[in-house]
Amino acid sequence: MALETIAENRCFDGLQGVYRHESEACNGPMRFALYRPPQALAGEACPVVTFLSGLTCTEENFTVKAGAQRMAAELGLILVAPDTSPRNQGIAGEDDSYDFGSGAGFYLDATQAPWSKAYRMESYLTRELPAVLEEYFQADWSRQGIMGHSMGGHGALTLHFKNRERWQSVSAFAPIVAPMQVPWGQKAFTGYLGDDRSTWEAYDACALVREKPSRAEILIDQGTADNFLNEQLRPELFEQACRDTGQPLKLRMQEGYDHSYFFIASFIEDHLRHHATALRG
Ligand SMILES: N[C@@H](CCC(=O)N[C@@H](CSC=O)C(=O)NCC(=O)O)C(=O)O
Repeated sequence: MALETIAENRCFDGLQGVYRHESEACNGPMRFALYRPPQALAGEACPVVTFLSGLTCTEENFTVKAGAQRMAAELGLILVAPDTSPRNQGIAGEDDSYDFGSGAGFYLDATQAPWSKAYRMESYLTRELPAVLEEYFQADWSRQGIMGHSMGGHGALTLHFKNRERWQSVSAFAPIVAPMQVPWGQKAFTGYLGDDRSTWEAYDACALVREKPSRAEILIDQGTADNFLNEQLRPELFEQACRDTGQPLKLRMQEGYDHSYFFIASFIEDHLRHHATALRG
């Protein structure tokens, strides 16, 4: 599969790139950002951490706002930041709302027409993107972690539970943990998966942890001044599910922090250290 380089910039003696390739799962071109630390440029097989962004984001938000590269360079971590949905599918309503359609792929495989022709982010992230990455970049693909923010936190948790051999470490900033019980998730799942709620459970972190907890300790940071905390995020539901099933969880309520990338930038170092420690070879 061909890979097109959109941009490459030197950053903390590593290289921040943005790339594009054709995606069958997403029915068109997809972009991703990838940071290679100096160790990787020198030929070392470095571990890889994927960051999944939230509603309205592209591969750019994390790359330019989180300030992750300095610590990734120090720790020798490769960072991958995919886009959050397919783009330009010509589906009616695709660009009409911030929480459904473009920029809101919810890291699942849609089963409902017309979305099912392209909105297949789970297949994209578990099959197609890994094949592209492994073809074009040197890394230690046996050591990988996943993290994300909000909708991306939901993606990181659910993809970890369903692919724990691939992504051995996991963390999240202000994740949607119980999409079946909150308006963002209910809207997305109805549109992408249909009315049969039994099909939703495969994409609900609370349901997945109750089905089979993982051995990894999950790090979650959540701001107490986050506007979405009580209606959309509800970390207490995941905390209870983890307690009930013995899932190791470090949930940190961060006083006064909101939902923004200023919050992410404030704690990204802890998250990268969490992954580096868990993935140490
Ligand atoms: N109504 C707002 C909501 C968009 C928003 O807050 N997006 C967050 C993620 S929310 C959960 O997935 C985000 O990361 N925004 C991008 C950023 O750079 O801050 C709106 O439409 O703005």
